[in-house]
Order: sequence, then structure tokens, then C-alpha cells
Amino acid sequence: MTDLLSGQEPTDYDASSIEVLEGLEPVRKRPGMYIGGTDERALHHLVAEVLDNSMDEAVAGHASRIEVELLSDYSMVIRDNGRGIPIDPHPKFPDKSALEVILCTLHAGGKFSGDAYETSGGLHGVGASVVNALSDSMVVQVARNKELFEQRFSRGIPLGPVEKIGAAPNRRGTTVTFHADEQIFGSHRFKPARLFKSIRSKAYLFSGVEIRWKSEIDDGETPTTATFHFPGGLSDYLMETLGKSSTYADKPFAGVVDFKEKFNTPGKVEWAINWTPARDGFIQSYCNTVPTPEGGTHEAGFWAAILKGMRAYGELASNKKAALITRDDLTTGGCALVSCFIREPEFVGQTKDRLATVEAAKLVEGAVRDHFDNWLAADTKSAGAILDFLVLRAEERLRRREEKETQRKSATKKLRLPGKLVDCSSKTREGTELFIVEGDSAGGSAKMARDRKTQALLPLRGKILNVLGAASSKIGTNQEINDLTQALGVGLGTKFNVDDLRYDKIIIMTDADVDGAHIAALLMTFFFTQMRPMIDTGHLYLACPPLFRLTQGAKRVYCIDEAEKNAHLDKGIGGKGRIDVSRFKGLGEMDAKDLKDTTMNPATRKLIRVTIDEDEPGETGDLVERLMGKKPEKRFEYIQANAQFVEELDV
Ligand SMILES: Nc1ncnc2c1ncn2[C@@H]1O[C@H](COP(=O)(O)OP(=O)(O)OP(=O)(O)O)[C@@H](O)[C@H]1O
Repeated sequence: MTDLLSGQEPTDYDASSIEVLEGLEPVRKRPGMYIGGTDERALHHLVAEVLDNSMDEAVAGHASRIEVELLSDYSMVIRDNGRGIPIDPHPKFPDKSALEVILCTLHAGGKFSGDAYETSGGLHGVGASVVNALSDSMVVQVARNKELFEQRFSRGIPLGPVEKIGAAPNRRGTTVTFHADEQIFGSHRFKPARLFKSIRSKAYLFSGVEIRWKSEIDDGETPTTATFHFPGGLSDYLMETLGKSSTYADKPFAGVVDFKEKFNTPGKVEWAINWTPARDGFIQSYCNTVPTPEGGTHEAGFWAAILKGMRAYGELASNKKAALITRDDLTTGGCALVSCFIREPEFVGQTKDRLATVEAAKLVEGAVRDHFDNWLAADTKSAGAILDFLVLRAEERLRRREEKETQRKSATKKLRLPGKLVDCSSKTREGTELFIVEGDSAGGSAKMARDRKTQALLPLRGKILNVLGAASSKIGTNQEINDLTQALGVGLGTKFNVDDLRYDKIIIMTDADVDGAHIAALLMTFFFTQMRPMIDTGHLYLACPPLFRLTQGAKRVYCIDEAEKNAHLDKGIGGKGRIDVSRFKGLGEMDAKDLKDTTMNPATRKLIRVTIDEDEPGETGDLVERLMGKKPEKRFEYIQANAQFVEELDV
């Protein structure tokens, strides 16, 4: 804050603070990788990237005011009174200004080392350049040392060097004006209501900043001007969000802890929580003012503190049932805001949806826990009401589970399961598996190889419908898909609910040949497009049947592929006499013992869990569309591009 208060120009934040790690190019080609897609959400993410840079200046104590303006042509202007992006020549690229390096190079930034910023939302050095690459026009003005500089860009390319365009005797800071490129975002437009909401929440997250909002576009519901400044922080925010809903505590349990004071490490956490019977619970978490809608370690630490505190309080109050409370019970009816500031946070992906920094869990838990214990002890009326409410939640949850378990068997009968399903006998879902197998003959061996108690089989006849490219009416009436959906118990389309799944693991078991791979691909496409939560919650697996069996006397070894077979042939398998090699043409060829040992027995088999690359969720969708979609030319392009890759490798 010192330089802001003294009005002196900071001297140690210049071009040398900006490090370069890599060049810029692929952003326009693969925007999904950087901003999670090209839809409306991704478009609004551009504003967040630029605004976060101004917030970082504010949190670091160099800016006190940020202005955000939506112009009539849907350009965005974001202005702060911070130090201004450095404009002096960059030490590594002497013919370019630091400004140009920042805006035209991926991984250029001042936040890698923690010297120019202590706890920043920015860290990858990517944000500003990504916005630039995806804007058909971007103008950056910097007021530094009483002079005003400007550089203009289009689609990531500078239209000229940085130029001095006048004096700025009473101003300092950065102004970024950009217009998102329609070539990338099509007809998506900024929505005043969405911008207004996210800007307002930013102001709540840092009480040291004032954010002014202005919009030349009037959507009829969002104010066209507003000033946000919330000295009351998250507690006010929560009370405002909950409005008139009745709550179990009169005032939220809220606080701020400086990690420096408590743990001698930079950073802090601020939080507010209350419970209400009036609505489902929620948690909104932030790290360095960046929203983390998928939670992460800070949320985990927060809930751990609340859970342990609540159970300990229950014990003190001799309420034995408090031990039943789980994290799920806390979140039903619990409405929480958690905002932490830490040094060098690690997020998952450039859109920073989830915090991954491990230490954050401990720091937040440690900071919140003491306060919570004190708060509960000081207000026994609220504490008792919350405890009773949570115990009730826990009991309800347990009752529901019991009902579900006892119902499973009868539901199984009522469900009208497909005739060809070979179900398992277990009454509960726990530990059960459904093998989707290719063809009836494979089904025969699998039936003998399975564990009747926990392993069920669904043989599929031939290939299932390719759901990409099929009309949804066709999906609903397809026999194989219907059988599969019924066996899973989850319902299709709007009726789909992953909680109804009848088995723990769904395992695709197809032959280790091209046809088998195609069937597996069709099934995965079906799950990805129609039952995505099954993948997200980790229920979908691929079995890995072997391709070879080597026999030497009484010794037997299975090999997954050619390479493994050759390695064994070189090394020997430790039996006597000649080594016999048999190649399984399909699962149906394996006898039950082979199939059990290699592919089905949980103790000896190998399984691959199907996951979606978290860093590139958009990419997975693109790839599925390309490979399985209606357009053969896309498939052709992909094969061409990748075939070339193989050739290059061969050279
Ligand atoms: N408004 C600003 N005021 C001062 N410096 C800024 C401003 N905006 C950007 N910078 C400087 O430019 C650098 C690069 O910004 P950019 O948005 O590309 O990446 P980042 O914020 O470091 O990381 P991330 O990619 O995670 O957002 C920042 O690290 C900071 O040094």
C-alpha cells in the first residue's frame, strides 16, 4: 500500500519483473485449452482474465479503484489506478516493450516469482495474451511516470509499437479496451447481468477496492451504473444473498485470519457461513479473488474445520448422534462463502475452476477451526439449533440409504430388467460390477468366470447405435441402448440420475481387436454424451483382456500385447520344454479360467478407469465429435493429421 499512499512511483516494478517462459500461437487455434471453450461462459471469462489483473494490483496494495465499462459495440473497458503494465524495453527482447511481450507471449508475467505480487490470482502469465489473441481489437493504455502510452493490437498482433500519446499528470494505471473476435465467439455477446454479478462479488472479496460499473447497454433489469465497495466483506455478502430466509444463527459465523500471524506464511482466509432450512445449501469459494466453482483444497479444509468442530461440540453437549454427521449433511442447508489468498496457488486448468494447492487445506482448516470452537461455545443457542438440524439431516440420510438398500432386491424385480442381463445376487450396490460384453459366446465364458455375488453381465449383440449423429428419438427407441439403460437403472435423457446406478463399476469388456475397440468407442461415446456424470464420478472402466497366452509345461503366462509377449519369449517363462504361443482371437476363445484370471478377477486383473482430461475438458468433446460425429471429413482430417504424425515418427 505504501506507494499508493505516498503517491510515489514504485521503482522496483519494471520490465525486469516480467519473465518469459514460452511463445504465443495456439490460442486462436485451440481457444478451448485456454478459456474452456468458445461459448458464452468462455466469452465472459475474457473479462475475468483482465479484471483479475487489476484485482491483483489492488490486492497487492497498488490500486484502490477499478472501473469496468461495457460499451454499445460490446467492447469492454477495464481500468485500474495501479502501477501500470511496464512499458520499458524487456531485458530478454530489447527491441520490444514489456507491454508487448506480456500481450503477445504466452507465459510472460510478473507473478511467477512472487516478487512483484505476493498472493495473486494470476500466475500462469497467460491471461492477458489469451484475451489479446481472441480479440479483433485490443487497446492498452498505460499511465506511468506522468506520461500516457498506448499500444494497439488485432488478433494478438501489434498494429504498431508502444507509443507515447500524451501527458498523464494526475493519473496512473492500466486501461484495457477489447472487443471479442466474432470469428471465435460467433454470435455470443456480453450480458450486462452476468458481468454485474461477477464484478459485484469481486468487490465483496476485497474490501480495499472500489469497483465502478457502467454499461451503455441496458437490458432492462441490470443497473447501468453502480459503485461497489463492501467494507463488511463476506459476512455482508452472505446476509445479502440469504435475504429474508430464516437462519439457524442470527449472524453468520464469519471471520478473517491472517496466515502471517498464525502460521508465519503469507496469505489469509475469510469466510462466512450460516444454515437455513429454507434452501439447499451452497458454497462459493475463491482463491486470490478467482472463483473456484469446482472447489478444491481450500473448500476441503473449510468443511473439515466445520465438521470436526461440530462433532466436538456435539460430544461436549453429550449428543452422541453428532458423530453421524458427515460433510454431505453440512452442505445441505449450509450456505458458505470462503475466500483465501495464498502465495503461488495451483489451479486445475487455465480457467482455474478448482484449487489444487495441498497446503491450502491445512491452512484454512487450522485458521477456521479455533474460531469455530469459540463461536459455538459463545453462542450456545445458535450452536444447539445448528447441531439439532445437522443430526436430523444425518438421520434422514441414513434412513434413505437403508430404504434404498432394502428396496434394491424388490426394485430389481419391479424394474423389468432386460432378459439377457445376468444379474448378480448382492442386495446392495457396494462392490458390484456390471460387465458389458461383446457377443453371446463371450458372455458364455464370462458367465462361468464371474463371481455370482458381485459380478453381473450384459451381453450386447453386435454394435450399439452411434449416438453422435443419431436423433434423440432414435436413441430412446434403440433396443440395445434401452437394455443397457435398464440394466444400469439410471434412466435416459431428463430422467437420468447417476444416484440410481445399480452397480459400483461399469466395465466395458470387448475383444482385443479392431471390432472390439470400435464397440468400446461406441459405448464410451454413448456414456460421454448421454450419461456424462457416470464418467465424472468414476464409474466407467475398460477391461484389458490379454492378446496372448504362453504355455510351457505347467507354466502359463498372459500377455496384453505383442511387446509383452516378445519380452517374455526373450526372457523365458520358467517352465520346461517348448513355449506354446496362442493368440486369442476373441474373448469367446478363452476358457473360463483364463478369462477369470486375466480380466475379471479383481485380485489379478487390470482395469482402466475412463476419465476426462481435466486440463482440456473442451478438447475431449472436440475429439469425440471429430472421431465419432456425423461428418466423415472431420474424421478424415484427424486421421490425416495423425497419420502424418506417425510417419514423422518413423523417419
Ligand atoms: N492491470 C495491470 N497492472 C499491472 N500489471 C499488469 C496488469 N495486467 C497485467 N499485468 C502484468 O502482466 C503480467 C501478465 O498478465 P497475464 O494476465 O498475461 O498473466 P498473469 O496474470 O501473470 O497470469 P494468468 O495467466 O494466471 O492470468 C502480469 O503478471 C503482470 O505482471
